[in-house]
Amino acid sequence: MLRVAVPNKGTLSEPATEMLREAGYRQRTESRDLTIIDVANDIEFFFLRPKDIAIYVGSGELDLGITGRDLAAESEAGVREELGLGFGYSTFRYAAPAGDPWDVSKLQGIRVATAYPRLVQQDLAAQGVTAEVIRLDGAVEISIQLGVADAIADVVGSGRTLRQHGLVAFGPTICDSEAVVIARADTVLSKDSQQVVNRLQGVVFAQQYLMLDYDCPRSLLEQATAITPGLESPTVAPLADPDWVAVRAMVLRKVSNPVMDKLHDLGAKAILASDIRSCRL
Ligand SMILES: Nc1ncnc2c1ncn2[C@@H]1O[C@H](COP(=O)(O)OP(=O)(O)OP(=O)(O)O)[C@@H](O)[C@H]1O
Ligand SMILES: O=P(O)(O)OC[C@H]1O[C@H](OP(=O)(O)OP(=O)(O)O)[C@H](O)[C@@H]1O
Ligand SMILES: [Mg+2]
Repeated sequence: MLRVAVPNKGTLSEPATEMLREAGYRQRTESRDLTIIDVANDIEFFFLRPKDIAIYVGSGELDLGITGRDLAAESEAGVREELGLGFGYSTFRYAAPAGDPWDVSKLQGIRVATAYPRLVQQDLAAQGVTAEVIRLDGAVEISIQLGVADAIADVVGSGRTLRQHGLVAFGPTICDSEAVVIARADTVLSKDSQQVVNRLQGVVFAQQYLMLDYDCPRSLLEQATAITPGLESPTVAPLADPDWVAVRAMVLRKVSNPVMDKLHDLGAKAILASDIRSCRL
């Protein structure tokens, strides 16, 4: 039976569970449950702290896990990223009180609080800076105000928490993160593990793409398919009127409106966008 780790709390927990459900896997209904067996798919899911997941997967106890890229890097647990899941986007940044012009060299000799001490030590070393890294578990943004640090390195999502505490981010991004599927670095994925990754990939693609259908004068087909090249190549079907064709192509959801505008301006008609539930490419 395959053993898969899912975040039990925090930002990634709900979307990870939702995505697994969408991929056809049984998930817990009781938030205190730590395991659940999906008999139909022969998988046991373990609901663990997101920070610990890379440790279980890196040690080989569990086959796959969903966690944050930043947490996986911090764990130094010997895991490999199999798939980005398209949620839990964040950056990991240095930040300090607004007003002063900060840069990384100014961290020399001062106190930097963080819940990700290894990432920070590594980054400081790479930048040739020596600072005192203060390890905290969370709510790091308040630590300067409370006098235990002079600067911080923390996860930034919307940036609201930094602003609320009068802090500004500075320096290059230490880590660009999103939720990822991880496996042990030194092993080849089993067929069963690969199937889980493929199913999740299908859901990620389905969330990122729309299916676009439109009718187009045959004379404009080349220009229209240049606007919607699809993944491989668009489907083109004849219509009853020999001067017109029907075109079907996948387009990235985030550009679908400008793409539809361009098709409309070109002379395409009956332009329809529909959701894709899941897919295998
Ligand atoms: N505000 C946010 N926006 C986007 N991603 C976030 C945000 N906060 C945390 N994350 C991401 O979620 C992952 C886990 O962080 P999270 O804060 O959920 O767990 P935790 O700090 O271990 O748990 P908790 O906050 O419950 O103590 C990390 O990869 C992090 O980058
Ligand atoms: O940029 P924002 O959208 O404001 O989000 C960033 C905040 O969210 C996370 O905190 P979380 O809620 O996980 O609490 P924690 O600090 O206790 O982990 C992160 O550690 C930041 O504090
Ligand atoms: Mg947190």
